Amino acid sequence: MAQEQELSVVEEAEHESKAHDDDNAELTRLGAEDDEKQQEERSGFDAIRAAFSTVPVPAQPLKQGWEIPVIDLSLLHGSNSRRHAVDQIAKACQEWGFFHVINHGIQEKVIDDMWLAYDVLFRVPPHERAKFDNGPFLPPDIMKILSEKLHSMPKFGESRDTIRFSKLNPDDEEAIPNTPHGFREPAIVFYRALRDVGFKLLEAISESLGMESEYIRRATGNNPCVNSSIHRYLPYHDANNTMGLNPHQDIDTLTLLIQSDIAGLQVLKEDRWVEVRPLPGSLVVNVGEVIQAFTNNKYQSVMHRAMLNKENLRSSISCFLLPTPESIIEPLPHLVSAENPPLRASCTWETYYYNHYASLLK
Ligand SMILES: O=C(O)CCC(=O)C(=O)O
Ligand SMILES: [Fe+2]
Repeated sequence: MAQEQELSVVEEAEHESKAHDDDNAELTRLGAEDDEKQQEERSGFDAIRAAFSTVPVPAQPLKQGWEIPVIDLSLLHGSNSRRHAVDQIAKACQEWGFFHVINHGIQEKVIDDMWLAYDVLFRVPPHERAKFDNGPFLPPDIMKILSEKLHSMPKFGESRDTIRFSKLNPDDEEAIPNTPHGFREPAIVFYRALRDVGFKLLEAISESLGMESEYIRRATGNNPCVNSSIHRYLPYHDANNTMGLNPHQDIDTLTLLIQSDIAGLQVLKEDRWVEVRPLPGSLVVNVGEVIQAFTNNKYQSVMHRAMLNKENLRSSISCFLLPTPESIIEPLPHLVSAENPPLRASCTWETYYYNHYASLLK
C-alpha cells in the first residue's frame, strides 16, 4: 500500500515534470538560476554552521555505552504518573539537553507518509524544488552580509542535501506548497502532530520549573509556526572523519527530530561525543537556546553534530519550535538571585536571533 502510494506520487511528479518539457530551454535556464541561488543560500547557511565549529570541539573518540535518556510520554497522561514523567524530563534537560521520546502518540503512518513525500520532493527538478524551499532562516540583512563574506570563506564539501522551511504554520493550509502534487496533506498532518508533541513537552518543562503549564507557550507568543530542516547525508568513503553537519547548538525553543535508522547524530557530554542511536519510533528532542535562556542555563542547549555513513544515505527531519519575534527572552525571576545572576541581558526574540547570527559573522 505504502509502495503503491509512493508510485502514484512519483508518477504525478514525473508527469508534472514532463509537462514542463515544452518550455524546456527557458525552464532549464530559470532552473539553473534558481539552483545557483539556492546553492548560494545553502552554502551561506553552511558557512554559518562552520562558524559554529570555531567553538573548540574535543577530538576524543566516541564515548561508548552512554545513551541519552528515554522518556515515555504516555506517562504525562496519568494523574499519578505525570509528576514522575515531569521529573524525568527535568533531569534529562539538565543532564543531557537531549532525550528520546517514545509513546508520543504520533501514528507510524503519519511519519511514513512524510518520509515518502520528502522522497518525492528530493527528486523533483531544481526549479520545482526552489519554489517549495522558502529559504534560509536568516534575517535578510544577515543573508546579505553573509553572501558578501562568503567569497573570502573556504568552500565546504557537498556532503549533504538540505531542504528548509521557515515559519511554517501547519494551520495555514493554503500556504503550504502542494508541488509536488500531494505534498500538502501529509505535511499538514505531520507538522501539526510534531508541534503538538512539542507543546506538550513545553507544558511539562514549564511545570518542571515550578511554573503553570502554559508558561513557556505563552512566553513564546503561542507561536503556531515552526522551522524545519530536512537533511540527506550522502554516503562518503571517509565517513569517520567527515561531518555532515558541523557542531552547533540549536537556537530555537525546542527541537523535535526524526532520524532514519542509520546512526550519525552525536551529542556532546562531558567533553565527549555520544552517539544518539536510532530508536525505532522515537522522536529525539533537544533543548534550544530559548529554554536555556529562560532557565539561566539550568537546562542546556547542547552542542551536537551529524556524521556521515560510509555505505548508507542517512536522513533526518528536524522541527524547530520558535518564539514570536516580539517574545521577551529572559530568565525566570525565581531562577536568578545574587548568587546566580542573569547570564544575558533580556531582549526580544527578534533581537536575540539577529545578534546570534551577526556575532558569528564578526
Ligand atoms: O541530522 C541530524 O541528526 C541533526 C540535525 C540538526 O541538528 C539540525 O538540523 O539542527
Ligand atoms: Fe541541530
